[in-house]
Amino acid sequence: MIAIYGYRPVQRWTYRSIPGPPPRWLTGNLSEITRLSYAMFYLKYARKYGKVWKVWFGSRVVVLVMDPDLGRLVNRNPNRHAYPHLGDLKSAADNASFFSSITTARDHNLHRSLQSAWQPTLSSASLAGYAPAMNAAAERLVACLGAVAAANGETDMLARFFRVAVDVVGTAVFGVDMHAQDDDDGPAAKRSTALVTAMQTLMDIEYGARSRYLTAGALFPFAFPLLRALVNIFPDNAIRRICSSYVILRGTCEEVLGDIKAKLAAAAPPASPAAALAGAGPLPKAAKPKSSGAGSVAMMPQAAVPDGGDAAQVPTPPGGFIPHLLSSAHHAGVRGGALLSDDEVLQQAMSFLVGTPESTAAAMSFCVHCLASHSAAEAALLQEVDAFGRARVPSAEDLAGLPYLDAVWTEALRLYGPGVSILREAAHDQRIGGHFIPKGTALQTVICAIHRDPAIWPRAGEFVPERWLAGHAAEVTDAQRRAFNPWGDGARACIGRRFAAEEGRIVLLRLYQQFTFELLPGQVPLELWSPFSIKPRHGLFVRPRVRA
Ligand code: HEM
Repeated sequence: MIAIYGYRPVQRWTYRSIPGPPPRWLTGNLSEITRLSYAMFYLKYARKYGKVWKVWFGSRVVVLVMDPDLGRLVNRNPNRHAYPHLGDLKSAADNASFFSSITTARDHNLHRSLQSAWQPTLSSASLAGYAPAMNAAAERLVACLGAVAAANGETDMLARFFRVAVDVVGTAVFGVDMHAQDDDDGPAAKRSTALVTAMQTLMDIEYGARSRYLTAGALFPFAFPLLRALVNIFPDNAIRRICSSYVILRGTCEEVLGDIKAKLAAAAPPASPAAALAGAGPLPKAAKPKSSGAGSVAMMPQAAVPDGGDAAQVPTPPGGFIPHLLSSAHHAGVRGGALLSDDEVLQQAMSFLVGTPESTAAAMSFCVHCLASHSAAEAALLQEVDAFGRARVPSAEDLAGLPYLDAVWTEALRLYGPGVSILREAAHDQRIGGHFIPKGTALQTVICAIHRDPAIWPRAGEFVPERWLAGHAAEVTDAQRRAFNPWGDGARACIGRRFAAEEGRIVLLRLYQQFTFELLPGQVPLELWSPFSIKPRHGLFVRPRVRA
């Protein structure tokens, strides 16, 4: 039985028309995926098996789509496919709260309800208010780099950007100073270092599947109840580290939530919790979220996808995310339209804190890498920065007047977009690229392969920011624009895209007002790695040079 199970004859038969790298007995393609990291594995075979091919994550088949048009069919499925995850291995009670976060919610209606709760915080009106916090975090970075440059030292920009992004989430979103960039030995700095390490551990180990339990879960999904019991009795090192990191992350968010609730309780009867906390004037009454309607598990049209959330135009003041969530209600069909529970609010806060700095930091690092290795692009950017003003502090609106900076950001996202793929679960039986895909199949539109496909992009592997400049000879075509999808697509597309773009561009602008960067030996070509999102494998090591 074990021998037959390892060959998975039923699944092989079901997906027989779809090509792919030959699977090994029992482990499928898992060992090669783990060795290369999954984005690198996809890129290795991207053009060998055509537009639709399959891989075996242990006993699970995942169908990969390498074509933007076919990808749109995949992305219309409303739910994200979930791999075996720490959340799966935890007790039923913990599971319930783990899957209450916007990123992990499996129920379509719950997800839409949470999406509505997040949207105001990421609307244009709210984003404009975050620029001062982003500038402040950038100024701390400039000060740190000034000290490094004065000593002719070198530094890891990936690690620095990660800390910038943590500080931005702290001040812009939670309204607290995370002290992530403090480089003294004080208690605040120690706590922030513990938090940063915990966040990185969670992203690296959990998704890198270095725990034997997670690997076993991928090979024997039916054994989850047994694994769940074993994991608590005989945790391996990876599980121990994941759990202690989770405790630190949760503890930080619980503390923030507790402080905010105490301040709200102490405030005089507020016009709205967010306004009371931020000391702002009364906010307009929150827009009542639209009901998703009972039983609307059907596929969601792409038009309904938020692009960062302007559906509800009520601005959240800086630091107002949690107070806003505390006063947000679910859609009528979800949990009886009740207010979000404290635990749901906590899960959203944890999601924001753990999920967003990694990809934003990676995107900023890739921009620095591309500029440092392309002197013409760097010179063009410096010219734009100088015309803007070397000492001028940018607002969110100013960014619209910096097209080359935007082109650098966008082209770096094309070449090195941290989001590897768009994960979906087939909501019903369907055909993709002529292949039959049964309901429940894990599907992925592989963004990194589409973004580097020479059939779509001229000079696909080169960094050419000019292709994003309006009117330039190299300007992208409509088809190329449609193939560009670093934020995902469909109902579960990235809700923080504009937040990330604002932060990334403000920080880069502030850096290039003061510095250029020299890559240390070994940084070209950059080794990529994707335990979760794509990032430089060993960091990005540079020597900052103060501009004359
Ligand atoms: C450069 C930085 C970022 C990149 C490349 C990125 C990319 C992505 C991608 C590819 C997805 C999956 C989309 C899909 O399945 O269709 C995603 C989801 C998500 N992103 Fe981002 N993201 C970035 C930064 C951020 C930031 C700063 C935030 C927070 C404000 C954020 C919040 C989210 C959330 C909440 C989801 C899950 C959405 C859902 O399931 O409905 N992201 N992101």
